[in-house]
Amino acid sequence: MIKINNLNFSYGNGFNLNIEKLNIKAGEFVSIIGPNGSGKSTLLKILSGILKNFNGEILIKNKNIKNFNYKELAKTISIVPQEFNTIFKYDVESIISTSRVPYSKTFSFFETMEDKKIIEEAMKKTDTIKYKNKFFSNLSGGEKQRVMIARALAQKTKILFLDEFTSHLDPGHAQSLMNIVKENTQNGHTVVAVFHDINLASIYSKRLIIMLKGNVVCDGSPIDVITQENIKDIYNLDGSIIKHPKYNVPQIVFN
Ligand SMILES: Nc1ncnc2c1ncn2[C@@H]1O[C@H](COP(=O)(O)OP(=O)(O)OP(=O)(O)O)[C@@H](O)[C@H]1O
Repeated sequence: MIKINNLNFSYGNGFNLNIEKLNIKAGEFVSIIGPNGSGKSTLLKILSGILKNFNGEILIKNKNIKNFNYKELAKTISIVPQEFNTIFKYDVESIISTSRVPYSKTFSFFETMEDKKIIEEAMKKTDTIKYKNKFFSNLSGGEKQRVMIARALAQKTKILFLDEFTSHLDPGHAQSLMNIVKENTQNGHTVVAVFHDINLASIYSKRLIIMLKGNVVCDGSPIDVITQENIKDIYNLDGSIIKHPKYNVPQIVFN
């Protein structure tokens, strides 16, 4: 579904991202973890077509990302970015409805009955329907995050990129949205999610990637990746690793 070959990117300020080879299959739920500034968001921005000035090759469904037009890319990939605070001065429903623009057959956008149904379903799933007439800018951080997730879900893409999408969510909403995202992968959707919550990543993803200084330094199952050595060396974290009582996957507790 996603193939990276010899990827190299630089902002021109000393930070370099280098990934020789990385393949992500359809239906995978891959979590990317790593310390601040290691290049996780940069990678998602490159993979979603936001940052275009890179060397190397990115294939999405075997087609070079540089050969996608705007509509085609927007029908293939959706992203929940890490920051979205100042972007929108509209009501929630209007913001979510922008996700349907790529599907519009006319030059101006008129919602079809199907669009309306998809938007409503996304609002119900994310528990945002109660805010539909509120201004986005007047919502709390977690409420905004749920609206952005609704917008990505309503975009109905086969690939979903999530950048710390649970960071503002209360535990109940975090769990229910993780379950929704996981459900999507069972329908063949591909999810690549950046997390600082390693425990959540360990429960929900069969594959974890650690980034450090612009490189992929670990790629494997939670049990292979979340090791005592890695948490000390990569995060400089004084923690212990215990087993999740239900799923048997590693979980980190602070010492
Ligand atoms: N627009 C930009 N212009 C210049 N440098 C940038 C820009 N965005 C990010 N950087 C730098 O690139 C590096 C990687 O940033 P990135 O946001 O990808 O890291 P991250 O792993 O997602 O970090 P975090 O966990 O803190 O969100 C950092 O050193 C950052 O300062």
